[in-house]
Amino acid sequence: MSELSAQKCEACRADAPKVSDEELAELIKDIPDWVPEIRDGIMQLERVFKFKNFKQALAFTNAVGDMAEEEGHHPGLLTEWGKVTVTWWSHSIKGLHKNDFICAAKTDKVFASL
Ligand SMILES: C[C@H](O)[C@H](O)[C@H]1CNC2=NC(N)=NC(=O)C2=N1
Repeated sequence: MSELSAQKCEACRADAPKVSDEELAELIKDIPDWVPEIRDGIMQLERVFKFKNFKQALAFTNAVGDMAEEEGHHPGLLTEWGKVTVTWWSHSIKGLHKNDFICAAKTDKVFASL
C-alpha cells in the first residue's frame, strides 16, 4: 500500500494552496499510472481503467463513488463499455490539491481489490 492511499482527505478551502510543480513531481511517484493534464485551464489527474464489459466498468464506477463519498472529495467519472476514465481535481481551488493524489491512490486500491 502506498503511503498516499492510507491518508485521509482534508477539508479544502478556496484559499488552500495548489500543489507546486516540485510537489507534483514527488507525489506522482506514488501513482505512476496517472497522467497530469490541463483541461479548460485546470490541472487534473487522469487514468483510464480497462474492463471486460460494461457491468464491471459500472461496478468499479460505483466503488469509486462510494470511496469519494467517504472522503468528501469527488472525481469526474466517464463510464463506457469496457473502460472508466477517472479524473481528479479540486473544484474549490480550480487545480490540484494533495487530496487529489490521495484519492487517485485510493482509486488504484479500489481497482486492485476488484
Ligand atoms: C461542500 C463540499 O465539501 C465541497 O463542495 C467539496 C465536495 N467535493 C469536492 N470534490 C472535489 N473534487 N473538489 C472539491 O472542491 C470538492 N468540494
